[in-house]
Amino acid sequence: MQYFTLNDGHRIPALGFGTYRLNGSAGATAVEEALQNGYRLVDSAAMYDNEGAVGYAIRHSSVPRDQIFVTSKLMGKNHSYELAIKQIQESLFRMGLDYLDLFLIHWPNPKKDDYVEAWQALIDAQKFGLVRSIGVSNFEPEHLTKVIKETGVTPAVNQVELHPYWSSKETREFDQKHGIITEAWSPLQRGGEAFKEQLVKDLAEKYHKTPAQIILRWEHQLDIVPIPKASSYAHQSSNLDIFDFTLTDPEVAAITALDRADGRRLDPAEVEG
Ligand SMILES: NC(=O)C1=CN([C@@H]2O[C@H](COP(=O)(O)OP(=O)(O)OC[C@H]3O[C@@H](n4cnc5c(N)ncnc54)[C@H](OP(=O)(O)O)[C@@H]3O)[C@@H](O)[C@H]2O)C=CC1
Ligand SMILES: O=C(O)C(=O)[C@@H](O)[C@H](O)C(=O)CO
Repeated sequence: MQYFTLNDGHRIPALGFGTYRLNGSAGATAVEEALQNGYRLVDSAAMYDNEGAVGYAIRHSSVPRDQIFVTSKLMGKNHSYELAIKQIQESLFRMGLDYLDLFLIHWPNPKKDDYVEAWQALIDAQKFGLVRSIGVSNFEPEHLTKVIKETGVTPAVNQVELHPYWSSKETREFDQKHGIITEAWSPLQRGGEAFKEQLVKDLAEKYHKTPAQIILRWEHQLDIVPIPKASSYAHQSSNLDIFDFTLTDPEVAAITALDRADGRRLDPAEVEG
């Protein structure tokens, strides 16, 4: 596994495993298999109702805890300082872990406008040793600017929607300029239309790879950390196999040009999550 270094000095795996809709014992099995397959980053959230299953898989894995980068996220209803600290304690308890590697504010909920208070709680949770690194998710440049200006602490990670139809250019560039690692959620556009793009199919044929591998490699070459979810062992393992080929710069630019004005599924200005 390759790694990037975060702005707080910790390391993050260059590719992770998404767990949305992996619940209960089947979810735990999928996470255990992903760890066996070689994944070292597991992305969960209180909203997914699977912190128990994810924690179980991590605790029962033959991979040592200190080699696994575990993420969870704060729910929108818990943005007040006190509720945020309580949720982090509860997330740790459900997972059966002593610390999390990364904890994110899941959505900014800008209409409620309480994300700076939530961010202050994450800053303190890091000081208390509950979490190693702290970051945000679905934050646009205006939200990032506000938390940085009001607390002086820059998030280590911003996890956003990012795939060939929505390359999050403005946010990616802001993140890069401020030393924030961008993670891509729905990096495979949930196995949707992007797989059928002629460009993606042609590149898959050229490099003897699958459309999913071409898209994940494109994200890797943009210095993004994709976190694909896959319930099947076959998809899990092929999604990891992207480190033995390189797209040319024009090929990277051509995939980036598939971006569409209506390519985004969820707008952070509207979602209350
Ligand atoms: N911060 C946020 O707001 C959000 C975070 N996330 C995080 O990002 C993760 C990934 O995003 P997600 O929305 O799940 O979507 P993904 O883009 O990861 O796509 C997952 C879908 O693609 C299929 N798939 C996976 N690999 C392949 C492959 N090689 N070939 C064909 N199909 C494949 C999976 O099928 P199968 O399972 O059958 O293998 C599944 O249906 C989530 O699980 C979650 O952890 C997601 C959304 C929002
Ligand atoms: O999966 C997540 O992290 C979410 O934030 C959800 O909103 C999810 O992606 C979803 O699709 C809800 O429709």
